[in-house]
Amino acid sequence: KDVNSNIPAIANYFGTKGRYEEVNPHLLDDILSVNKSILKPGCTGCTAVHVTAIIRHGTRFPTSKNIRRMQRLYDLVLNEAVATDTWLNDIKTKWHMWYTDDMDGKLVKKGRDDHRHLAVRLATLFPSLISEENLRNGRIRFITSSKHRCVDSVVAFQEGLLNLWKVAEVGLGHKINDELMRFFDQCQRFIEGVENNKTALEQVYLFKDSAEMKRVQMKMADQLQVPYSHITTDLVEAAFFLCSYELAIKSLNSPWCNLFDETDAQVLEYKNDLKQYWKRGYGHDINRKSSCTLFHDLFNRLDRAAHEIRFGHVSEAVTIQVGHAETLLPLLALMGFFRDEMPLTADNLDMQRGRTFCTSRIVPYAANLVFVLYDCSEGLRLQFLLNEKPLNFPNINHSAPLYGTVREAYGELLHGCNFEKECELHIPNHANEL
Ligand SMILES: O=P(O)(O)O[C@@H]1[C@@H](OP(=O)(O)O)[C@H](OP(=O)(O)O)[C@H](O)[C@H](OP(=O)(O)O)[C@H]1OP(=O)(O)O
Repeated sequence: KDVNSNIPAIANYFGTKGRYEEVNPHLLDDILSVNKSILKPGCTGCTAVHVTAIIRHGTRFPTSKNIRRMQRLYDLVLNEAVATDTWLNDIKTKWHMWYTDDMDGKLVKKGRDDHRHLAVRLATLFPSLISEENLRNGRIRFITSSKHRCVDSVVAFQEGLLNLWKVAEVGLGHKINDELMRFFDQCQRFIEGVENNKTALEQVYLFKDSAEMKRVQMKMADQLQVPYSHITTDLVEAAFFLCSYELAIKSLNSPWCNLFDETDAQVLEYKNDLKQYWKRGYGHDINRKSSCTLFHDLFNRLDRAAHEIRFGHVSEAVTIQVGHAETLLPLLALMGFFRDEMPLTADNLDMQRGRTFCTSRIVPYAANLVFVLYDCSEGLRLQFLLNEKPLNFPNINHSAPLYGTVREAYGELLHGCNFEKECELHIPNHANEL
């Protein structure tokens, strides 16, 4: 059966609820395929000596907040919608609400597979580092956020490696470290200024009220033949989530997807990007700065490897760190990736159609940032891969620049970016001073 036949036409617009396969469609044909040619740093005599991978957990159930919204939508469709189309009749007669409150963001089977398969692909890309020998010698470290979906992902990643090498007996451990992987929970300035401050997400609320959103709401009400006032933006989003979750969890092209065409999906994608931009991205400075500890942790490890390689042995060959979209996005923003010239605002969807800050491309489930340190004849080099594809560091025109060049580019952050200082509370006058 054609693997693409079950994919809704709007699957590329699901933002943080998107599948990894939409970002790397070749995996639909072969989930273990890797392209080793991306690793050539374009220089002579290079050996990879250290890899750090910062990975989002795999596919998960919706959070209970969104499950409740889906239930409300389902009840409305059952009780009020008039089914003139087959798909709507299918929702009313064949589909049933199978999501329950207790699923609350837990990792699903597909999510475990995401990590098992990623582990195998990374081991194929870096066989000398992600190796059975290094695993046995404790040269591969695993760190995770305390959330069940992250812990379960790290365990699945380890299972992937153990199955690959057909090893049964190695008891693998992991360290839970929320200071590193859930820094946003510990940054008071972020919590008070953004998380608990509705004005910080003003652009998201304004967009919910925009003409673009209204059009999607009215179209949905027309399709269901219910009064316009009954279709809130929350319910529109619930339907969009249903379409995305049925694909991500069950690989289904759900009847719920019929409620949206590509233009609608672009509107809802922008709504999600606005949330991510103002809560985790460039919208407020503290979003990025809250990741200072993770940034320093990464460079400390690279520095240590750079130092040790002079004596011929890197003690920590590989570090696998598992966290959330809100772990990866602030770090990417701190490091200057995906910065658009103009901020994302409620009134500039049209201008932002070509934006680089597009979470459907950046942080699907199992999204990963991989930093590879190479020992080359002309010195140490660092390559960055996002979702297994090379990405140049901002303003550095080389796919694997000298490590010293990268350190220089981030000099200001390396000498500053102090979590305690950035995150201590002082009440700003305006949200945009955050
Ligand atoms: O799915 P949602 O809208 O409930 O948002 C999730 C958050 O729930 P909340 O909004 O705080 O109730 C959720 O927060 P909690 O872990 O429940 O505190 C996560 O931040 C989640 O990100 P990820 O999937 O773990 O990478 C968030 O998902 P994304 O915004 O990354 O899709």
